[in-house]
Amino acid sequence: MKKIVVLISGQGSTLQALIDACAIGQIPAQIVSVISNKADVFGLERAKSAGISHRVFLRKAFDSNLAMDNAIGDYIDNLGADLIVLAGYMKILTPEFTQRFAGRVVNIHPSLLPKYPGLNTYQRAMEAGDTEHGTTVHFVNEEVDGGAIILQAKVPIFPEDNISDVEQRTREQELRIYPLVVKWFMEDRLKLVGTQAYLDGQLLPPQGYAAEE
Ligand SMILES: Nc1nc2c(c(=O)[nH]1)N[C@@H](CN(C=O)c1ccc(C(=O)N[C@@H](CCC(=O)O)C(=O)O)cc1)CN2
Ligand SMILES: NCC(=O)N[C@@H]1O[C@H](COP(=O)([O-])[O-])[C@@H](O)[C@H]1O
Repeated sequence: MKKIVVLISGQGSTLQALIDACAIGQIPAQIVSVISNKADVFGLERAKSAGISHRVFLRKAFDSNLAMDNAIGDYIDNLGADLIVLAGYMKILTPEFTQRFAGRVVNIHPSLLPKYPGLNTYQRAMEAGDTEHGTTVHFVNEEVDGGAIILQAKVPIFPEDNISDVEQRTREQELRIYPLVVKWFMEDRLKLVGTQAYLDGQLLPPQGYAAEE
C-alpha cells in the first residue's frame, strides 16, 4: 500500500479529513506518520487517536533550517513515503528539501493562487473588497505558494461576511478537494513533469483541473 506522511503545525482538521478518507478507502494509501514543527498541537492528538506514528521537529533543536529539513527528509526516506502532504504546515521548506522530494510534496493554500500567496489571506481578501475567495492545492517547490496548481475551489464572499465566515466556507471546500487530489496521486493519475502538473497525461491549465461544465 502506498505511504503518506503529513506535515502539520496546528489543529489538524485537514489531517483529520485525510485520516478519514484513508480509513474509508477513498484514498488507497496509509498515513505512516504525522510530523509537526510545533509541540502540543491538537493535530498530534488526532494522530494519536488514529494510532498513527508522529514526531515533532522543533526548529530550536537544529542549527539551521537546512539541518531541520534534512532531519525531516531522512525520517521521511526511512519511512519510504510516496507523498508528503503539507496540511497547515507553517514553515517555509528549504530549496534543498523541495528539490529532494520534487513532485512528491503538495500543499493546500487558503486563496485562489496566484492571488494572495503567504499569510493572512482572508484578511487581505476582505480588505480588498473581493467578492470571491477560495483555496488551492498545488505542488510545492522553492517558490512559496508558487508550485504548479492542481485544483482550486471557489467560494463567494457576501457583504455581511466576517473573516471567520469566509474561512469556514473555504475550509469546507478544502476538506473536500484535498482528499481528492491525494487520491489522484495515489492512483498514479497526477504527476509533476518539470514544473507542470499533469492529470491522466493531460497538462493541467494554470488554474488547475477544471471539471467539465
Ligand atoms: N518551499 C516552500 N515551503 C512551503 C510552501 C511552499 O509552497 N514552498 N508552502 C507553505 C505553506 N504556506 C502557505 O500555504 C506558508 C506557510 C508559512 C509561511 C511563512 O511565512 N511562515 C513563516 C513563519 C510563520 C509562523 O511560524 O507562524 C516562516 O517560515 O518564516 C508562508 C506560507 C509551507 N512551506
Ligand atoms: N499557508 C498555509 C495555510 O495557511 N494553510 C492553511 O492552514 C489551515 C490548516 O488548518 P488545520 O491545521 O486545521 O488543518 C488550512 O486552512 C490551510 O489552508
